[in-house]
Amino acid sequence: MIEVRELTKRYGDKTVVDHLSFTAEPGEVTGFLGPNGAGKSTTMRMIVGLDAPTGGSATVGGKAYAEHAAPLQEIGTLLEAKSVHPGRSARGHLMALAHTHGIPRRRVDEVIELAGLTSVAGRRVGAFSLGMGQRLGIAAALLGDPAIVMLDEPVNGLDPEGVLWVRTLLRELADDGRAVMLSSHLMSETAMIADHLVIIGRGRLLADTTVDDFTREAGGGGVKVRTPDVLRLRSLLSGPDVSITSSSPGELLVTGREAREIGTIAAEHGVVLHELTPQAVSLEAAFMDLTRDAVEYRSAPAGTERKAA
Ligand SMILES: Nc1ncnc2c1ncn2[C@@H]1O[C@H](COP(=O)(O)OP(=O)(O)OP(=O)(O)O)[C@@H](O)[C@H]1O
Repeated sequence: MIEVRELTKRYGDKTVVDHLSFTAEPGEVTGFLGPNGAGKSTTMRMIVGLDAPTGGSATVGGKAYAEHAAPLQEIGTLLEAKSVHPGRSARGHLMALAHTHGIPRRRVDEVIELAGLTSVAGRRVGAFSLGMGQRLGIAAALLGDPAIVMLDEPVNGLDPEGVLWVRTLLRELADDGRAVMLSSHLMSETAMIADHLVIIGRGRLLADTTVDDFTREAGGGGVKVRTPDVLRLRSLLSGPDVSITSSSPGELLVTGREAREIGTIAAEHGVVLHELTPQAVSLEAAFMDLTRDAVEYRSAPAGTERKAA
């Protein structure tokens, strides 16, 4: 488990992490979300002792990172600023790490295979694509078979197959009982991976919730339905907690009923559906709503970046 209590970091007179408290529990994937500059990397760096907190504490498995005799076996991390010697092969890099941490050689081959790097394990890391570098970083994080895995933007630079691989891998790691934490600034991507969400803005906690609750509150279960029989479907779906609006002919936005329920009712009454789409996009909108006041950089109308007031 990762436990963060009242964690605070100041650089000069700027507070970048502000009395932040949350936990990342075993058996769960915790999505750590926030806009650019929210303080995610700084928090993660403090968790593994790379930055010293100005106040508060962070523990992994009940102790400060530095107090662990074999930290790589306790927590595996992928942080953005990783230093890999470009002249070394992927296998050479992992071997060196394993050697200095008393990890057996066969574990290196295991993580190479797990990360899908077998065919390029002998290649110089300097020639790796961004995606291959991410896979190598994840392989290194798993080297010590840690109880806790913490990854900063792990899907950055990965192609769709790579994103799916990360998603499946993190799910498996959590299902095995590990505490998994990943940072991202992409709400919809994170919602597909995580169980638990910790959302921050300007270093402060904005929400500590589950993906299910966030989704329910964000979308209210909105489902877009297209049918040639709008009037009939409307009357079949109506009910006390159901709201149905129509933005164009043949199209309804239904809240208060799930897609599965709508599909079943339509089928039972022989109503043809041309589309049945849960409105996942509202997740991103809810995230932007929540973090609006906490965005440090946003596009000005002319497209130039400026500091928000
Ligand atoms: N060493 C430092 N000195 C001064 N300010 C810093 C330092 N490191 C980070 N910051 C500032 O702290 C704030 C938080 O940065 P951090 O990298 O933790 O955010 P983040 O949420 O990880 O952002 P991103 O999604 O862009 O990676 C930023 O305003 C950044 O400029």
